[in-house]
Amino acid sequence: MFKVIVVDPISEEGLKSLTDHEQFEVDINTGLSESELINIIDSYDALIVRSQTQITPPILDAAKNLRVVARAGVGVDNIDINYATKQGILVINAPDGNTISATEHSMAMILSMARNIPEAHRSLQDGNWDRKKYRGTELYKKTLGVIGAGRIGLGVAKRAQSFGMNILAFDPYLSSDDAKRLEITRATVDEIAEQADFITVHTPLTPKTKGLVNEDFFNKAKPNLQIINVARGGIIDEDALIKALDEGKIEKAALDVFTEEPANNTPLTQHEKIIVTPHLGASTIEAQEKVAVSVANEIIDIFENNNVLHAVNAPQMSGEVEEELRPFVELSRTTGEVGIQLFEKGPRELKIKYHGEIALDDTSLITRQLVMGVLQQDLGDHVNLINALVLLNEQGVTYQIEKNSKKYGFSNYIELELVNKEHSIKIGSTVLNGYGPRIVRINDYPVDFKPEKHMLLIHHNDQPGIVGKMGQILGEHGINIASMHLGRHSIGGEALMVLSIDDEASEETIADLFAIEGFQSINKVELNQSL
Ligand SMILES: NC(=O)C1=CN([C@@H]2O[C@H](COP(=O)(O)OP(=O)(O)OC[C@H]3O[C@@H](n4cnc5c(N)ncnc54)[C@H](O)[C@@H]3O)[C@@H](O)[C@H]2O)C=CC1
Ligand SMILES: O=C(O)C(=O)COP(=O)(O)O
Repeated sequence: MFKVIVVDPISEEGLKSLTDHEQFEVDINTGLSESELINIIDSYDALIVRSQTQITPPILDAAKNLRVVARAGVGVDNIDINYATKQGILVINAPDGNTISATEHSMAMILSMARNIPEAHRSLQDGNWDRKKYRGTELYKKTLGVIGAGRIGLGVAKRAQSFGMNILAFDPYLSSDDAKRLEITRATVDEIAEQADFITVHTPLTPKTKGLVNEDFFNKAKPNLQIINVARGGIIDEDALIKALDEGKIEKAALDVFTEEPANNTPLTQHEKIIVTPHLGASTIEAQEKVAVSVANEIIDIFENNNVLHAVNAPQMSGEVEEELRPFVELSRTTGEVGIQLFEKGPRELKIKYHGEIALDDTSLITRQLVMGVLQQDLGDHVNLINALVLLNEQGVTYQIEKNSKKYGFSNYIELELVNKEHSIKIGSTVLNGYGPRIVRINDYPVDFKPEKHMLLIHHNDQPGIVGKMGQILGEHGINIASMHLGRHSIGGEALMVLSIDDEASEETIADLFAIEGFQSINKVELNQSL
């Protein structure tokens, strides 16, 4: 049984797949303070939020069993993603459930602002009939600047085009082909500031977008500019906005979102040139149902099938992809496990190479598995696919990836090199058609073995009789040899022997083996599981 807690108001209808599921118990407990949530969070496996509840490090620290934080909406700025990642907690969102609602709300804000609807409504209710004061502006043939041309930004652009508006857009990911197809002109932030009559922002709130629209921007703006923010408070610098309105540098603003929420009786909510709504962009029956259905179904899929569709802090994973990559996934973790056990001191750098067909795939999952294999030796089960790269960084270990689709003797080849100041070690592995995963290289030795649970890697001189002596000692210690592989550079030179044994070799056994003349070093390698 998995326990899920819902801490913000979410459509209960939309959560039905989860609440009706026999494997899940769902508690709806909204409006909790941080300390109240800290007191109860450790018994939950998944947490569902909207934008109200801040998911802070102390909450995540207390969440000993939490595997998933699900955001029933788009923006995840109320969740400390870096901290969740470090803790190995998956964060997912519902990226398209509220797109239409937020788009329509943006249009409602633009139209309300252009035609003074809230002010005229209030005035009429106060008993006035003032037609002159509330004269508005047409959208037709005006220029709309869209900052952030993603789902909502492009939705607004499309609707504005139907009003006859020209669209300028700034988004680093908007390609010229897409812009052409959508009849949108790509522009810089400065060009938008200088040319737009209306501006709407639709980026996430990030360190880069915080204050993207600022005093400098307003200094370049046209005096008739009307600007809206249905994305996140802070993308438009709030103090600069008030100053620009007060100094007549721009005409009006419409805000659905604020740096501090709830925003009650603030200079922004009371300003005569600003119309406001209390973060209503996603507040429709339809959007709330869609985001709830999305997170409910995804939570079930994660716990039942390990499928992750809308990961915020992990590579996308699905049973299908994993099935396709399964041999590589297991091989790469094992390669990491073997590598770190052969490397006596801590590595400072990992050099990962993908050659052949595998280089053409998205290898992010495989890289994380390799890193998990390396780290799990010291950090144990705390390491998972979510936090592997962060924990590697915390250990002060850098990594680099090289990809080359040219074959390297095998149709696919993965190489892990562990490096520190004193030395380095290379482990090469592959998946052989029909034979499965193999380790095929250790440093400069060509080898060919299937990694098994208990192994010994022995550097020795290539000399007659050595194998017999070794077999005898292992036999005396009651250890059966499952398989043996030899790799050598030249006859009579240095050689590497890889033994798979049925039981773990004790320190005593290794000491006895080491006494054999010609044995130079013995590394015991213990895997979490055989391949
Ligand atoms: N008021 C409300 O109730 C709602 C607000 N939102 C907010 O709207 C934002 C946008 O939502 P979607 O369009 O669904 O997200 P999206 O991910 O589809 O689009 C965001 C776009 O912003 C662009 N972007 C990122 N950094 C940028 C930068 N520095 N400069 C210019 N563009 C940049 C991205 O390339 C992307 O195309 C969300 O992050 C959320 O904060 C979303 C839904 C409802
Ligand atoms: O999805 C988003 O980013 C939103 O801002 C919607 O927020 P909400 O779920 O209505 O608190």
